[in-house]
Amino acid sequence: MSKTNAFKNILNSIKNTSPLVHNITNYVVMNNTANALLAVGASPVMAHAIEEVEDIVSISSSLVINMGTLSEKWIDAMLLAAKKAKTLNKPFVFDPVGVGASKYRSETAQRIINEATPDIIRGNASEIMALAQLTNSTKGVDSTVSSDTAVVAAEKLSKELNNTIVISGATDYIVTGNTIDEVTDGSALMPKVTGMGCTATSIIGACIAVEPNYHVAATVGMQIMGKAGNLAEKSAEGPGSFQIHFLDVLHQLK
Ligand SMILES: Nc1ncnc2c1ncn2[C@@H]1O[C@H](COP(=O)(O)OP(=O)(O)OP(=O)(O)O)[C@@H](O)[C@H]1O
Ligand SMILES: Cc1ncsc1CCO
Ligand SMILES: [Mg+2]
Repeated sequence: MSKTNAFKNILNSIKNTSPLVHNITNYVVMNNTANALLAVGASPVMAHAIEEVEDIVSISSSLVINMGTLSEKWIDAMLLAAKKAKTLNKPFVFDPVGVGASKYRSETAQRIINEATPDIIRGNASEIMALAQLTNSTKGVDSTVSSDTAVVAAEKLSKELNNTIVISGATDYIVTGNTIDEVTDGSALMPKVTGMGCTATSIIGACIAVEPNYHVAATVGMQIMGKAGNLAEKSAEGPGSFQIHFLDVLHQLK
């Protein structure tokens, strides 16, 4: 399948089938993420209660776990959901927000990866380097280094975990073993809006719901983000209006 075909096919499949994407995500971005999933044509559900996560995984087409605002009960729910997804062969995408910034975040990310290996992990350069235990350049949730710096870490991780690693940044890298794809679209306003990375992870969640090839799904997910970012920037006056335009162009993407 050519790259243009993959983009069109995945976008059309999302719009035609409106896959249910289960998100266990952080308080900061819940609303942005749900709106982005709706705009692209998917159907979001945000559910983190331990009492229901297994049921929600069972009816969903994919699972997205984002550890942006952690606490003990949420970690239990994340592990339960991730294991259920593995048991049912549902694709599972992980966003290790701020891994490396605290011992708690690093231990939690390792636990999730050890107990239920994600099919795709998407993080910024600092996060991917911290996960690969190469260096710790994490300040908080934003990266302190450019995405190219983390390609070696992503290759190492991808080979260890036998999955796909996405490094976001001015250039996005999608890494599966020795296969590396790049996406250079996007906007410098994107890192000025909170949760664009979290949105990218959930859009990948929508793509993996309709496309079984992890690498292709992750690449198209980042292409969708990049194209929408390019178009939104044209009519944006700053981060505030960018956010609104981003949802509009996401909805109009063909
Ligand atoms: N300088 C840039 N130019 C173009 N696009 C960018 C730039 N920086 C980030 N992006 C895009 O913004 C999106 C989010 O990536 P980023 O690396 O900022 O995520 P993040 O740090 O995890 O964000 P957050 O934690 O706030 O969700 C990606 O789609 C990425 O391609
Ligand atoms: C700012 C912030 N803090 C925890 S999660 C989050 C959203 C972007 O990752
Ligand atoms: Mg992030």
